[in-house]
Amino acid sequence: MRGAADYAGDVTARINPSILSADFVNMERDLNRIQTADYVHVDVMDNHFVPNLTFGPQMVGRVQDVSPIPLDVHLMISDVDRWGPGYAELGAFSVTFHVEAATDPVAVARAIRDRGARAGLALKPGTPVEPYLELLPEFDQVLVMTVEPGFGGQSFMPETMPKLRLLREQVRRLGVDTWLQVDGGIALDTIAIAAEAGADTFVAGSAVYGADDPERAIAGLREAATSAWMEP
Ligand SMILES: O=C(CO)[C@H](O)[C@H](O)COP(=O)(O)O
Ligand SMILES: [Fe+2]
Repeated sequence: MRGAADYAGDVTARINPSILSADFVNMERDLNRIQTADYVHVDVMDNHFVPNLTFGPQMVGRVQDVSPIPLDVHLMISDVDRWGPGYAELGAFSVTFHVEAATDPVAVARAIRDRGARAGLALKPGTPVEPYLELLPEFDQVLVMTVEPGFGGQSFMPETMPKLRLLREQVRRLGVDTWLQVDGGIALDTIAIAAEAGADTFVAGSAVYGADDPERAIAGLREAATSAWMEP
C-alpha cells in the first residue's frame, strides 16, 4: 500500500487557493471566504515573463496585511534576482520563482531564505526537471506547472506527471522535506492524478472560487488527494 506518509510525512494534502480567481476589488472579502485553506496562492505576473498582468509588491503587501492565512507567492516575472527577495521581506511564507527568470537560481533561493521565507523553484510544462534534481536541498518546494503559466481556468496537462514522479523519487532518495506543488487545472477530477504522482501541495483557483461554497470545495479537494494517497 502506498500511504500518505510515503509522500508527505503525516500531513494531509495542502490546498492553496489561488486569488487569481478572486474578485480583485473585493479581495479582503474573498480572502475571508477561504479560511480553511492551508496557504493563499498569490500569482504575480508582469506581462513579460507571461502574457498577463496582475499586481506587484504593493498589492501583495496589502494582501499580507489582511490575510489570516500565510501567503504562497508564485512569481511569474522576469528578473527575479532583483525582485524575488523583496517578496520575502514583505512577510510571505514562501516565494516561488521560475528557473528561467533567475541568473543564478541557487543565489536567489538563498536570498529568499535569508529573508525568512521558504524558497520555491517553478518549472513550466516544457522545462525539464533533470538539471535541477541535485539542487533540491536548496529549495523548500518545487512547483510543477500543470498548465502553461499565465491564466487561470486552463485544462490540466497529465503529461507533466513524469516530472513529479522523478521529483518524488529524488526527495525520497535525498531524504529532504521539499514540498511538491502542482498548479493549473487542479479540480476534483484531476487532483488524484497529481496526488498519485507525488504532489503534496495543490493550487486551485477556479475550482475553489468558482464553487458556490469555496470552503466546501477546499474540503473536497483535500479529501480527494488524501484518498488517492491511501489507495492500494
Ligand atoms: O499560476 C497560475 C496560472 O499561471 C494559477 O495559479 C493557476 O492557473 C490557478 O488557476 P486554475 O486552478 O483555475 O487553473
Ligand atoms: Fe500560480
